[in-house]
Amino acid sequence: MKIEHLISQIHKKNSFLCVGLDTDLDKIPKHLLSQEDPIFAFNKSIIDATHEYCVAYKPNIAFYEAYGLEGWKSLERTMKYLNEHYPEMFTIADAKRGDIGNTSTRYAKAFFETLNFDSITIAPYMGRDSVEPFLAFQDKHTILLALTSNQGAYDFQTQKIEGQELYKKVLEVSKGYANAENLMYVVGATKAEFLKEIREIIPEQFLLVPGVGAQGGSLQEVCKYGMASNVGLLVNSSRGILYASQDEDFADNAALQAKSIQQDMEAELQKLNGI
Ligand SMILES: O=c1ccn([C@@H]2O[C@H](COP(=O)(O)O)[C@@H](O)[C@H]2O)c(=O)[nH]1
Repeated sequence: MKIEHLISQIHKKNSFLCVGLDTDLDKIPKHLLSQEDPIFAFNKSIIDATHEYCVAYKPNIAFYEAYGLEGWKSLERTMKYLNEHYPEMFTIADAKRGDIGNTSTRYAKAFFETLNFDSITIAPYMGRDSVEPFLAFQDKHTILLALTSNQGAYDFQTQKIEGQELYKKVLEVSKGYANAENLMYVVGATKAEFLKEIREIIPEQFLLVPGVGAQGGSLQEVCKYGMASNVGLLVNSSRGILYASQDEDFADNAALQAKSIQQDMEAELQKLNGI
């Protein structure tokens, strides 16, 4: 998907919400467990209920790999369903991959071609030759982990090397990679106060921002410091939407949660547009 298409969807829907599909058989409503593919049945209901309030879906691959071959089939069915019924949706494989170039190319083929995701999250630790194979795919997007939402982010990401924090080095250095226009970055909503300085390095690049909802990050703070003239934000919520109810009314409650976030986003977009 071209970035212009994503931006036009954001303005059309007044939303930059990404719904995280972190589907956990221990948390989905019990009545779905008798279905042939309970993970897909849950995802389909969530997608049908929330699609009007969001512009992206982000399956976290761990939740599918945890169930082996059956989990992978559920992921394939979910992607096929999204591509056939909601082709306008931006899709993110939250896989956090990255390896020597030869191997990264295979990961890129798996997620961009076989599963037809629009984007994938990548750990930057192995450097340029581990990231550029993903960037070589046209109209596909590589989302580098910059400053993550968890507490452990302070172990390495905020430590200084030669006077500069590691996450800033990731931003600066990756700007020089081949096809860097295909880069986006992960910045946790729990680190909103860092976004002002991040925007000085990457003023317009899109950010995937997880950590509102269950992790306690503030949408308003993220927008205050991180919104760019092209919006430049995809804010994710997974558990806060998926498990708003664990009863038969789960999809309706997921829709209510997604709608509530979308309405807050609409108010933020009105500020951007000076309304
Ligand atoms: O820094 C990061 C990077 C990725 N994530 C992922 O996002 C979702 C968040 O789920 P919630 O239930 O809304 O907390 C999940 O898939 C994480 O693995 C992140 O949280 N922080």
